[in-house]
Amino acid sequence: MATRWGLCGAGKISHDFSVAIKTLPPGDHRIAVIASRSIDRAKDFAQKHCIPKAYGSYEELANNPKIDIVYLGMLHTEHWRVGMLFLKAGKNVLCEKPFAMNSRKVKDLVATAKKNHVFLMVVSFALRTLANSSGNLRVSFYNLPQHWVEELCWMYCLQFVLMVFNGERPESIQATGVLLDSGVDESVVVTMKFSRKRMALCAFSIAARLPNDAVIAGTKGPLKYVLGPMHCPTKLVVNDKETEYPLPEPCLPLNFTNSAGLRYEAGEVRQRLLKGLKESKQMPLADSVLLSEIMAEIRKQVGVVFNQDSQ
Ligand SMILES: NC(=O)C1=CN([C@@H]2O[C@H](COP(=O)(O)OP(=O)(O)OC[C@H]3O[C@@H](n4cnc5c(N)ncnc54)[C@H](OP(=O)(O)O)[C@@H]3O)[C@@H](O)[C@H]2O)C=CC1
Ligand SMILES: O=C1OC[C@@H](O)[C@@H](O)[C@@H]1O
Repeated sequence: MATRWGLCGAGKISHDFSVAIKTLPPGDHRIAVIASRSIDRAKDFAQKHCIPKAYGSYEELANNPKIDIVYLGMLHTEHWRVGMLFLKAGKNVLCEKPFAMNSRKVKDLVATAKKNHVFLMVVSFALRTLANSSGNLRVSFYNLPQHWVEELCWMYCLQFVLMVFNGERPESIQATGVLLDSGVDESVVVTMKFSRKRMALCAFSIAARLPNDAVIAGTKGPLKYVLGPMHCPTKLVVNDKETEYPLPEPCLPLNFTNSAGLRYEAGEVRQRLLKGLKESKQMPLADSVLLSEIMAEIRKQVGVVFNQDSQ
């Protein structure tokens, strides 16, 4: 039986997620509902994406018993509030990144999912096996180009670091940054030290035009590259050999680069739900909590404060 999805928020990423799901076998996934704060937007979205049901509120979706999983595609400032609505309603949830605006709210979501015995996962990508071919891993470099920092897109680099270091908590985190007058981080450089003399270096900037690669270097030499865009890669270079992982053609134009790759998250969710499991093996909840704690430490060191920190 197909996994029945409810999409929450009729915005750009929900559009792309809907298109990505359509690249999967129709017998495995079906989008049953789109819920928006506006019934007109929901109906427009439903018509464009051939979704049978449109709701003018998130609550209607939360009350629909015939949904297997809800995809939270709303603005990240709403992930915690709306996520709690669905988790308390007993719904399984796949949440867009970032999980929530700070660590406390991430931990709220995780605790509520466990209390209600429902599945919870944040969107991510997985390249765990890549690191194991690097010999004794020593250093990894990550950088993101401009304009993503304000959407907590640094998390892509940090998510990658946790994958490469298998969810290990760093022994130390050193962050240096410069802020805009608005308090938004303009550029941040982070070094993290892990066990066995291993290091990670990350650079994010909305001022400097950085490449968007991730590099893994081990004692056995040649660098392993995740060729940019590293947050949605389709090419890896391992031992100087480039391998491409082409994405299927989307049925509609996409808003974001390679977001047909969101199909992999949907596939991971289905596999986990079919086994009755409550979290992803590729992006475990413990990693999501650790990621939020690392981001909190970086924000503290560079002086970035969100309104949600005092709510
Ligand atoms: N994984 C990835 O590659 C990407 C992830 N993202 C993430 O997806 C999320 C949404 O981004 P994107 O689709 O670009 O944003 P959009 O502005 O296109 O859509 C956000 C949607 O959130 C809903 N919403 C709920 N509350 C509010 C509010 N107070 N103000 C504004 N919108 C609200 C609206 O849906 P409605 O009114 O219909 O209810 C709106 O359409 C973000 O968290 C972003 O980080 C974005 C791009 C790529
Ligand atoms: O998560 C994201 O992916 C990369 C960019 O598209 C950014 O705007 C978005 O939030």
